[in-house]
Amino acid sequence: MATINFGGVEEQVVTREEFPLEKAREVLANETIAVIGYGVQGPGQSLNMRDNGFNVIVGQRKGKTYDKAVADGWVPGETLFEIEEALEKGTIICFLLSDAAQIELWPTVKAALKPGKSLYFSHGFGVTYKEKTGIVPPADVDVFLVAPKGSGTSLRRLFVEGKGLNSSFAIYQDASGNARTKAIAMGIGVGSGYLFETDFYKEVTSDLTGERGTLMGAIQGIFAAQYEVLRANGHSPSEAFNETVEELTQSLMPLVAENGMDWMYANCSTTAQRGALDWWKPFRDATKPVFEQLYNSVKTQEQAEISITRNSQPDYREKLEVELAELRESEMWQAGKAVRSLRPERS
Ligand SMILES: NC(=O)C1=CN([C@@H]2O[C@H](COP(=O)(O)OP(=O)(O)OC[C@H]3O[C@@H](n4cnc5c(N)ncnc54)[C@H](O)[C@@H]3O)[C@@H](O)[C@H]2O)C=CC1
Ligand SMILES: CC(=O)[C@](C)(O)C(=O)O
Ligand SMILES: [Mg+2]
Ligand SMILES: [Mg+2]
Repeated sequence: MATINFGGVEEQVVTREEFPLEKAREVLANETIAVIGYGVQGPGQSLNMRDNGFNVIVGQRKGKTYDKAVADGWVPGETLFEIEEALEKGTIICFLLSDAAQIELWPTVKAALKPGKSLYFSHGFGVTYKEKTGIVPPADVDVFLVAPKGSGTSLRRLFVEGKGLNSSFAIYQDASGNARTKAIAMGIGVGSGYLFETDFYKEVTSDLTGERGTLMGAIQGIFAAQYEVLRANGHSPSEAFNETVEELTQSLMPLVAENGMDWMYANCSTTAQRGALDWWKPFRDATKPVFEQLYNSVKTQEQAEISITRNSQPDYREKLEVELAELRESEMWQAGKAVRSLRPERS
């Protein structure tokens, strides 16, 4: 573990320098890693591990995603199986179905968890909300998680570019005495940048907050609010979209990613800096009560309940698609589509 000072707080993290890929390969040399589910995290993690030289198989029910796995080079009967068969062959079971689907498949997974096997998650959800999910692992298996802090799509793209996403890891149950080393080796194997340690409860609580908050929910809400105000005051869609989204994603966020908020500010006009410095606190104060409400709703398990009930309905995919289409077809994102088509690199 390396001790790193995060803004005045010292934390222990695992880096690729101290836990190199060769070490991860050694730790997992005798394991068959079965990735169950080939949705978003499944492809990212399994392909990265395969390219990193691990012994990986995929378990996926037949259908469109199974065909995608074949197209990605997984070979039926050799490295690609029906879920039950992959569960049988795997020694580390990566449970990468959607959190709601994990409930339905749990009895099958549990039956395959022979003593000595490991159960791997990428979210603390199933185990933390065990009263709702029924996911209670047998005592004689290791249970741990590695949660990449980003989409499986980015996990794969960054890996291909020689970069990586950071991940958290956590141990829920250490039956073998070696769970921690295995978890870290998996974290390195899936292509993480650095790994920070957490527990299942903290992982799911922060993750549900983040995705409902600044990462996905709040950001769309703030975009929509500003766009609507600009449009109501006679600005064109082109102007409103550029001043709300395009400039942020194309110009300013890359600067924040590179060197922090003050660096982005420093690369803007003094006029902009004056305004931004005056306005960020009112925005913080206006939204903080909503974030507190959100955190509380996660803590009371209301968010877990909603997620399970809504995503367990047989027609949940169709219903999600209707809501996604509503976003896609809104004027703001239709304007965005036109703006994207005009990016110079695309013409
Ligand atoms: N999407 C992401 O990038 C991230 C996901 N995670 C976590 O990783 C885990 C996997 O999430 P995703 O990749 O988003 O999952 P997903 O929603 O893409 O679904 C994964 C797979 O589940 C299969 N599936 C769905 N219902 C099924 C059922 N009843 N029986 C059998 N298979 C079924 C689908 O065919 C699909 O291959 C979750 O715990 C999630 O919270 C963590 C970090 C980011
Ligand atoms: C991509 C990610 O880490 C999220 C937003 O938490 C998720 O997809 O659940
Ligand atoms: Mg999440
Ligand atoms: Mg997340």
